[in-house]
Amino acid sequence: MKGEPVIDVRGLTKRFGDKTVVNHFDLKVPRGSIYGFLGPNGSGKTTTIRMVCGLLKPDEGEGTCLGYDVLHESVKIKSNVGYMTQRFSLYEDLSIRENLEFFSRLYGLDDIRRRVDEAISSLGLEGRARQLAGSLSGGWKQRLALAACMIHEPQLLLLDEPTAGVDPKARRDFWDTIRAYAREGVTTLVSTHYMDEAVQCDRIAYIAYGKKLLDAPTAEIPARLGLHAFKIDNGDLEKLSAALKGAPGVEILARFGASIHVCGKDREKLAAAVARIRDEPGVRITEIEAGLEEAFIYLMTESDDNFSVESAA
Ligand SMILES: Nc1ncnc2c1ncn2[C@@H]1O[C@H](COP(=O)(O)OP(=O)(O)OP(=O)(O)O)[C@@H](O)[C@H]1O
Repeated sequence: MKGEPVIDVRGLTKRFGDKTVVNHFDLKVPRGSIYGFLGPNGSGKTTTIRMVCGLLKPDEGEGTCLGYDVLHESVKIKSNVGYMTQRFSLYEDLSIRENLEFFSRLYGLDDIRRRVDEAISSLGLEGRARQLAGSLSGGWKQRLALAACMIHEPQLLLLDEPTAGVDPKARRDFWDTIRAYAREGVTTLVSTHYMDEAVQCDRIAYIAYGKKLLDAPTAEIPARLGLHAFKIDNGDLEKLSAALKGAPGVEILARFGASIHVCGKDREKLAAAVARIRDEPGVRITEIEAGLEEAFIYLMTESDDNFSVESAA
């Protein structure tokens, strides 16, 4: 098993009625990596994750998760992964300790006292174990939920928008925990809409309308997208933004502190758009290399929500 991908699936396809929501999806996730899964709402991320962890049977495709066959060994997969969704809920009227004990029993574990004590101490919640889960802040609830998903010490974590609605500081704390698990060799596949989470991933797969459009090491994504970028500072940024917005070649326009970045794949058109504002008072224009932030803004804004009424029409 060592050296083999933890997830290795090919051609995964799922249809609901006459709608193909995941279309011949391939994915190889190396052991110990943190793999980001990005895509617009409704693009098929949850459906893919559910097929990988054995909760949903694919209509087509094959492969393994943790070495188990995704078509025939779903029970083994389910009991060996940690799966957490945005909607994963703790029992608010049970204490922190009682919640962890409950999930330990659900997994049929032995040595419950040791596991729960360890989980509480790794969360740093020793003095608060008797506190009701419902009284925790949103960020702490997510961290407790993650600890509950990890109580059976799985080697693979599947996280489906785990920090939706959680503030940036709490997201960072949550990610410190994910990184700590990765150092211990735990593999993570995480779907997200947040850029600050995407940049923490070793690799990113991007899906739209059920099809994988990009799969690359995170650092290589700007180059893979072939984006060009210009930075504009000084001058009246509000007026300059209005002049550049929607101009041919300007595919994204984003404010970065006291400057505007404009990006697009067609350098000539982009340069021509930028040239039109060159004579505005005080303006300074610099061609820059498109970075990860520009790349993620591009990915996250390029397609509408998938399968929305308008995009389906
Ligand atoms: N059980 C189901 N029956 C019918 N359609 C479904 C079912 N589950 C999902 N879908 C549809 O499949 C499409 C993909 O949904 P999915 O939840 O996988 O997307 P997603 O990328 O996870 O979206 P989000 O980012 O909003 O969570 C959507 O159009 C959704 O409405």
